[in-house]
Amino acid sequence: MSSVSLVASAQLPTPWGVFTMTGFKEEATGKDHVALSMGDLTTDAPVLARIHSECLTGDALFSLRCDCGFQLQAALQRIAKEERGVLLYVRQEGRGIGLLNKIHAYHLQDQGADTVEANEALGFAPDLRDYTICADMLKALGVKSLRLMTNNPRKIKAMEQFGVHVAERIPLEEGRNAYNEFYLATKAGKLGHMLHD
Ligand SMILES: Nc1nc2c(ncn2[C@@H]2O[C@H](COP(=O)(O)OP(=O)(O)OP(=O)(O)O)[C@@H](O)[C@H]2O)c(=O)[nH]1
Ligand SMILES: [Zn+2]
Repeated sequence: MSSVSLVASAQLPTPWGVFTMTGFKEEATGKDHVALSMGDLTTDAPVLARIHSECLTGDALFSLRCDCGFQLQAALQRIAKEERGVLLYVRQEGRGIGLLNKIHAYHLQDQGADTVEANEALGFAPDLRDYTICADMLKALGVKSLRLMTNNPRKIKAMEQFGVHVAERIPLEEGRNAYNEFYLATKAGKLGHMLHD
């Protein structure tokens, strides 16, 4: 059984092109998730894809603490340029701990903790995300294999584990700045992200 149900689709015009927006409901939690897609995803050619975890601060509020907003925009631009691909916008704010806990974590980081230490001080694992829903959203859209835009090896492993083949990884390094330098270094050093520098 699928962990999500496909609810509705509609057009979503953006500065880079017109996407199809498909809304999903997660059965276990009632949470809503969104896919933005372009072109025919059901053919055999691997689909350019991004699995984007919600980051209200970076995606909508222009935060420079992380790289999320920059990655979101770059991924949509790349998909639009190819006129084929899919971005999953998954409501796993703060790597699954939620917005308010992320603000608690940021407070600890303001006092010197890194992102992993802050999560642990709050009693959470460094990364609580479960990618089952992502694989099920892709399957519901008819996607069989991916060219996945990510620096996170756990996303690749999870897709393969849940039956979606990753034919290629495409690095997505965007928006490095003075405020997120330490955050990116911690991702590379403690979370295994494949980042240069
Ligand atoms: N708990 C916590 N979550 C954060 C923090 N900074 C960003 N996030 C969340 O991290 C998620 C994005 O994860 P990242 O580790 O930046 O990147 P990724 O998705 O694992 O990997 P990429 O595919 O390479 O982008 C979003 O849900 C953000 O809200 C933080 O300091 N603490
Ligand atoms: Zn972010």
